[in-house]
Amino acid sequence: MSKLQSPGLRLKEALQAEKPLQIVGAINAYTAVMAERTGYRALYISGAGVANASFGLPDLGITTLNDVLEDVRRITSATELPVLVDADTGFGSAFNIARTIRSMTAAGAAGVHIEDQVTAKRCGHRPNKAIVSQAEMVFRIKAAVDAKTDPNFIVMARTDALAVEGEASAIERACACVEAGADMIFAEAVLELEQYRKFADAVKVPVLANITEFGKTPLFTKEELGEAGVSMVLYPLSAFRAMNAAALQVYRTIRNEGTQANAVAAMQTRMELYDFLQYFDYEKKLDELFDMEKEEGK
Ligand SMILES: C[C@](O)(C(=O)O)[C@H](CC(=O)O)C(=O)O
Ligand SMILES: [Mg+2]
Repeated sequence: MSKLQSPGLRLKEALQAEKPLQIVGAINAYTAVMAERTGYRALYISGAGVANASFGLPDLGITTLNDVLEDVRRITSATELPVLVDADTGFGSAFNIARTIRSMTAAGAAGVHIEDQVTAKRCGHRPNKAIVSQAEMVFRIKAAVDAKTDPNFIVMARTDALAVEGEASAIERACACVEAGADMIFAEAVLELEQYRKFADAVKVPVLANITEFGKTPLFTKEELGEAGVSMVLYPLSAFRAMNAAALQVYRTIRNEGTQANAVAAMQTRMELYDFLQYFDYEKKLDELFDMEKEEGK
């Protein structure tokens, strides 16, 4: 897969190559490098992740388009993999959504998902979510699709309606979004495998299952999800949650014990870090350039 190809097309190719396609969240450029080297075919930039990790804020629609774009540029610069980006509610009305699509494309994203929550959104797995009307959601999707500058850029419609209005309404919304041009569907906070099957059969476009931890959806396996008709399995914050627990442990150890000695075993070594970053190739290049200078200076 060449980076010269459209990122949207690369995501579509990944979907062909792996069924269901596992998509992992990368909280920053370095974890994107590690995920790529581990063999994943697609990455995710989580809205919660940008808010939590980059700004120390909760996932309540506080971050802006530019906040997310900054992370998208950093991550797409560091990886060859196609990146799906969480665009929350699209960051405004029709013209703002158009700007979101154009800016995300320019930043190298393969696609975005836009959801039907109200602007003052919440995490999809928390209570008291509120959603806009189906007509308003269809309007969001139409605005997004109309703004595509790359026909392969992916507009994924996320519906949070299951928890608010129930299964029939959520499936109806998903179908209306596909009718409006959505390329894929993100069914949020699904409770049973059978519900994924119903979504997949009804929408006839690829369906994503969000297998986030400590949420409403059980930790279904990719085999179970594949059998239920799911095309993409998302692990948005798994590595981030583990990194946070590890960091906290290290901070506590150093504070309590006056040395990090007991925490070193849990750390990635300098050599492992350098290996992922191809540090030695860079160093060799620098040596070559430096030698050239010495030659020229003779
Ligand atoms: C997928 C999600 O939108 C995200 O921002 O990563 C979140 C994940 C989470 O809070 O666990 C969501 O499901 O709303
Ligand atoms: Mg989100």
